[in-house]
Amino acid sequence: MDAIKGLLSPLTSASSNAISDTVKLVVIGGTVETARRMTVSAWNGFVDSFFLTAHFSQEDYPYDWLMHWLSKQPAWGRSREFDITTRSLSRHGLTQSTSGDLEDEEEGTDQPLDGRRKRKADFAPDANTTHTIYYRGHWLRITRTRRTIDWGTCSELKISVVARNNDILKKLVLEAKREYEKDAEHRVHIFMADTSYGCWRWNGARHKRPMSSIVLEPGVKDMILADCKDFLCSEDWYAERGIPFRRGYLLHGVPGSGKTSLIHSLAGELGLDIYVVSLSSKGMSDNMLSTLMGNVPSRCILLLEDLDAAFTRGISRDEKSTGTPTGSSSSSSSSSSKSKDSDSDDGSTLSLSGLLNSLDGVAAAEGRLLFATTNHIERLDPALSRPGRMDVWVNFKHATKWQAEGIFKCFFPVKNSEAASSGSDPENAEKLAMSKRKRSTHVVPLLSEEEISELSKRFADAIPENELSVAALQGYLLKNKTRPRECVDEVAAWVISEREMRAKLKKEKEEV
Ligand SMILES: Nc1ncnc2c1ncn2[C@@H]1O[C@H](COP(=O)(O)OP(=O)(O)OP(=O)(O)O)[C@@H](O)[C@H]1O
Repeated sequence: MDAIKGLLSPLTSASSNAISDTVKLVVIGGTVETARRMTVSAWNGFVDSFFLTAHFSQEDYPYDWLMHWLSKQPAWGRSREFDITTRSLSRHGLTQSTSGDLEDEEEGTDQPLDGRRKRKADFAPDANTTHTIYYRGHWLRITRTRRTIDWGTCSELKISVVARNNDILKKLVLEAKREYEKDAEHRVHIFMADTSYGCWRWNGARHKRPMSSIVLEPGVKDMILADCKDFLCSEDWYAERGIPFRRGYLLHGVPGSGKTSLIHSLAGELGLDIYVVSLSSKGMSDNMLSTLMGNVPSRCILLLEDLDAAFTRGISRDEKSTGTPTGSSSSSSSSSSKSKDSDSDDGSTLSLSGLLNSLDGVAAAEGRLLFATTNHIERLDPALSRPGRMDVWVNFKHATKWQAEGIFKCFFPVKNSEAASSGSDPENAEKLAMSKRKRSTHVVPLLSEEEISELSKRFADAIPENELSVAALQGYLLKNKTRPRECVDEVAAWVISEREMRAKLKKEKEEV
């Protein structure tokens, strides 16, 4: 018996040792884990009680300001995990590159090279990484996260800082806003209505188009610009009289006469974004339009393009609506039946009363400039174009001789103006002109002011009054952008060929 005990004793002492070791491990592990959890919760408690945290959603402007500001911070650019893209996916795309370009920077990015446009790659720190940036005596902890929403993913910025109050965050947002606006000074942001989700989608930022490049009859541009400026600073005036603070402009006339170009140019001049909605787009309905209108910011240009297309394609005419026309009922009722047929095709159930309610109902944003364009004003319902909805009407016609002369001058640089921009030294002027011409892919001969003036007059003489669109003249000048003299010599022949082509197209259309 003793012999058996002797044999088993090492085993029992070994198993009791193993059990006690296991218990020790469990106790130590549990203690460590509890300590870890306590530390984390203490840290979270510390963060909650001492850190101020602000959240910025991609759907709103402050996110763009901060992304733009961050893109200029070296710490943000030093991230070790990147998203690299050649596509500007959102508004902040304009300046988001953080650590340079894949191409040689000295050659300049986004410039055409041998006819090819160089692609610019943006480096954005990967989502879910936290960066610490020193700002005005405070350490900011910045995290970019992504969350899933109805129509895809949406980024969010979280900024935490140890501070007594939120002054530092206010300063940061203001500084970011100022810098963003300074950089965006030369661009106009375009947003398009997304009728699948009832939201606005950023569609790109375009360089501002100078007003001087739009050639309209004297006084027209100045009148519209002055009217817009006057409206934008008259909020109190409208409020005192109880008039809704909105203004509508109806630009109508022939295609290619500068309606859209003028709106883009005005947006640049007034520093406003453009929100474009096509009423005839698939899925457009009264509710959808009302939602979209409710989400338009107060200071912007709302552009309803090709208003007449909505009447012939998508819009349904509601007999009970206040806008039912009386005089033009025959043409409108035929378009009504046509449109009702098309409703079932493209899912568009927008009614005239729905459109009118969206334009001046409670959801319609105050302080917005509404621009509507149409090539067929006769198809518009009088209720839609009445004052209060469309306050200013501008008729865009075919090009006049005055416009032909103006557009010619816009195309060809004047030697003297180059000299003026480089001071009085003619050598410098020539160098500047040479470098400008080198940068361009084509060589434009520099002519004197007198010669340009004489050529533009001869060009205008050869253009028939009110027959061709400015877009057609621009097309001809584009083809001859390096041959100002030959362009004038050949313009009469071009006019004849244009007439022949249009007659042929008309005949073909009639035959069909
Ligand atoms: N008055 C103008 N001044 C300068 N450029 C013009 C003018 N009219 C047309 N153009 C040029 O013609 C092209 C077409 O112009 P735009 O799109 O503004 O015309 P539109 O009247 O809006 O045409 P549509 O009714 O077909 O939409 C643009 O490239 C623009 O530069």
